[in-house]
Amino acid sequence: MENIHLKTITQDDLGEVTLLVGDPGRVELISANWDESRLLVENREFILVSGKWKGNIVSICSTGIGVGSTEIAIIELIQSGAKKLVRLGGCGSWKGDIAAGDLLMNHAMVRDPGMLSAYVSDNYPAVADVNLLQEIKFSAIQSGFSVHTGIGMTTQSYYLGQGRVHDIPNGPQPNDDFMTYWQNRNVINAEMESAVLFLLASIYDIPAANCLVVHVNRIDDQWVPDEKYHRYHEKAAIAVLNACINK
Ligand SMILES: O=P(O)(O)O[C@H]1O[C@H](CO)[C@@H](O)[C@H]1O
Ligand SMILES: O=c1cc[nH]c(=O)[nH]1
Repeated sequence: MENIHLKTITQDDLGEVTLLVGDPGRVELISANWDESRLLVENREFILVSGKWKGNIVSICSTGIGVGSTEIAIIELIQSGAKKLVRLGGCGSWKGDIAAGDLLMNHAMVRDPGMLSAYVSDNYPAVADVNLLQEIKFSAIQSGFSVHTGIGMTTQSYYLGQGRVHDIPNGPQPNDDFMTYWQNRNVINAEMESAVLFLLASIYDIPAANCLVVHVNRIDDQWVPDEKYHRYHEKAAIAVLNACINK
């Protein structure tokens, strides 16, 4: 089937694993460390590069932020032959002892009601491939990261939907109990794409996982400085690729 957004990929272009990043700028940051790289698509928020890592063909594609653009990227990548997908993204930690700069992997995501209900009803779980998760976790620990696992939350809204205040005059403000409710049920982080990946990959029956750099700890509002944040993404990408090609 011809792609509407990732127009210029062919069935032979994608490697053993395709990394998914929200930020288009992260594609160049990460693929610059590969032995070879080739730009395949540059359209709107979607930048797709394939190249070689330790002799193996691997790929990386940006999804943009949120459900809509991520659904497009994932559907078009899978119909172009993507075999394995790992979201290498950022998230906010909702737990005091998961620090900014740590790595976090989710085996399951809470999601907003109705998210992707065009594909499947809300009682279908948004879950990672457990074997892939374990392999990446092992590789990331070996590379020196503190790695946490647990249930996360994928939201459709960054501000109110993640319990942040905004300045809409007389607008709805976050309910103080929102984060507490989920923290009390051991939800450890929030971001905006992983559930889309987990749902679609499960429906297509291809392995998928996430590997998230904690950008901010929401308890103490500690952010990773930009330069360090980029270095952590580069290092996390290497750990993910090593896990995915050592098979
Ligand atoms: O850094 P990325 O991968 O985009 O991930 C996180 O950052 C964005 C919000 O700033 C959302 O996309 C969220 O999921
Ligand atoms: O708190 C955060 C940080 C990064 N990305 C999110 O979606 N939320």
